[in-house]
Amino acid sequence: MPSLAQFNSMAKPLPLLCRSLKPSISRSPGSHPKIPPSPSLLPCLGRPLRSLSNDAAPVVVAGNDKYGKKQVVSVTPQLYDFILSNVREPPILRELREETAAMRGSQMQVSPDQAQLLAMLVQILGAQRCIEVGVYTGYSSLAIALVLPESGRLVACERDAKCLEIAKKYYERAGVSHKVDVKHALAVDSLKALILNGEACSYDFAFVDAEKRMYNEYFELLLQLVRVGGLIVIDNVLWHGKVADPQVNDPKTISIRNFNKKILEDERISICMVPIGDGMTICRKRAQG
Ligand SMILES: C[S@@+](CC[C@H](N)C(=O)[O-])C[C@H]1O[C@@H](n2cnc3c(N)ncnc32)[C@H](O)[C@@H]1O
Repeated sequence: MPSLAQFNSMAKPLPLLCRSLKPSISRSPGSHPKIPPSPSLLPCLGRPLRSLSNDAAPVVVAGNDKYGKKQVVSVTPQLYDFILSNVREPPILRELREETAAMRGSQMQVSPDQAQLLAMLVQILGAQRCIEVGVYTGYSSLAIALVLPESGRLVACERDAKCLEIAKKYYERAGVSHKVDVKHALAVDSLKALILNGEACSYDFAFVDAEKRMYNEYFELLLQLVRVGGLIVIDNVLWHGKVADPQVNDPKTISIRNFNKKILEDERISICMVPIGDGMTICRKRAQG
């Protein structure tokens, strides 16, 4: 594991950094578990990037004239720690994160800054009706449920019963169980059932964080369920940076790459890709002209 100084010296030849930096972060006890600095967070915009400043400052300039000489911040371990130290994580979410940290698959959980963004979007929308696809132990769903009004409802879709037991325990402890409608089934089946139940165009917000090769199916079903002006947020759109590397062509990477291309061209939505965590794209459903 490189020290911060080593990390930054590695960071100087940025084309090399973009290809060689494997996720690795020093984790002090009690520090946040998810999303080490990823190559995906580095601005690999075409030609070489150059460091603007000294070793401690993670500011680089894109060397591609097409994008102008943009200053882009690369997320070093030090900067990521700073970002997380500026997250207001409710104690109950922290407890859930810490309980989950020892479990298999804990790296799947969204990071505290991602959860905060989801909660912020739900609040900005004034959302009443939400859907989550991929609950795991409930971190992101709890973050959403905590900010929903008392009359709000979150449909939480998950296929794994053991994970759901933990999620339900935390919904109880947080006093939000009455807002969460857990669907223990394959997510596609749960979403189709909502449509058959006449719930199309009735949801304000959806978050997608389950099987990567199913993203297109989830998206098409959710686009039916979300109202005009509602949001669909997709996680892992940068897929550890692999989407930007033409030499990586495993099925999940190809699937996410194709999905990103599809929604970029999809006139039914407005989109915004945000390099937070493993990358999230926020899609807003447009009125059909
Ligand atoms: C990345 S994790 C979700 C993490 C969660 N959003 C959080 O922040 O803690 C993905 C979850 O999706 C679930 N999953 C995968 N495929 C699914 C499917 N077809 N239907 C329902 N759940 C699925 C997995 O069991 C896993 O718990």
